[in-house]
Amino acid sequence: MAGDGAISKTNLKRILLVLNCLILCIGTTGGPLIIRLYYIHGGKRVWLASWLETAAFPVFFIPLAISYIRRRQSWATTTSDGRSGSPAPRPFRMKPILFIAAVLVGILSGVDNYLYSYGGARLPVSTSSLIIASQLGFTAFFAFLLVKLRLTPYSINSVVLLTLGAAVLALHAGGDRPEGESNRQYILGFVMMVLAAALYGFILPLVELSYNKAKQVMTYSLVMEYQLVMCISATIFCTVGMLINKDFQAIRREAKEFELGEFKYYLVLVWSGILWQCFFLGTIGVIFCASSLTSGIIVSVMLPVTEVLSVIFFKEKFNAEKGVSLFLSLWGFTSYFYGEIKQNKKKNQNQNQNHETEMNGHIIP
Ligand SMILES: Nc1ncnc2[nH]cnc12
Repeated sequence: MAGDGAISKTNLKRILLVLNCLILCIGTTGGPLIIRLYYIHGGKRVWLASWLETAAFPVFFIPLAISYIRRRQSWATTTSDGRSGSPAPRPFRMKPILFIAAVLVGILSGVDNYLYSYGGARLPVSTSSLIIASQLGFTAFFAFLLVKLRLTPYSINSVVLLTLGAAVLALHAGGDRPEGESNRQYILGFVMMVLAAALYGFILPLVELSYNKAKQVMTYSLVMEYQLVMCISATIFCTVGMLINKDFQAIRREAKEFELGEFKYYLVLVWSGILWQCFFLGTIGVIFCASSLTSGIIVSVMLPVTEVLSVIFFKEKFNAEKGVSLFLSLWGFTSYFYGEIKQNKKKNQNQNQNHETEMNGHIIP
């Protein structure tokens, strides 16, 4: 019976992992495509697009409520057995220090969402996705500074390749400039997208740093709480931007003028909120069930998919520079992940060896 329980627990974790992978795949390709759809057909509100990235945060209340109910049930069972005299579990367990960290990271995310949405308004999706590919390089760099990530020849190689990939695009900037857009607007969009990749590359290790300094055991539900607070503060930040820019008043007018019709305008807004939430929910889900490496792999693997879909749906040009940039990015990813896998293997081997030495020490005194 115990064995059955163990099997079903492993299966449950596998099912959860597959589910989160699917959610992440949908979010990482769907998010950039739907927001481009908004811009192409007459949407102009950058603050609104930024707001939509995190505005569907109430989604997080569903897994949090399930987790709370389960904790309460388990507490009620142990209490009625007389096995535990612990106080009833609280719906939110975050300590103040972690809460403050989540608020600060949320504000930075709000800034990042604005940079990303600004770039997305000016650039074709195929170009912006390739620029965002450089994010992995920035993450490695900032993780080295903030959480003392060890840089290996593989990760350094990948940083160089990913930077080169973005540089190839920059050299020929404007080659795929959308009709009616000035060169200045295009370049500004390009710079904003690079800044978004850099800032997001800074935010990820910052989140890891706050987990490390939390003085709390990070469980899945605690990570969800962190994400919830982060998304709420990013949404508040973007709401202020929308209020100052009078975006709320503009929504009805924009809906009336939207090329695909009013109903589809609101449909695009609702779906972008859902798809971006899939991106965030999938990312943390995969990190919890597997690792941040796996979540990075999925995002990278989906890059060519986004490229193909943007060429099919939006008839974007796929020129030689994009081909070279995509090749360099994929090479960079492969180098990075190969290095990571090799390092993890070595770590596991060392751990096993240490374990065996300890065991032998006990058996043969
Ligand atoms: N705001 C954002 N949303 C999605 N992906 C990103 N990459 C960098 N910034 C991003």
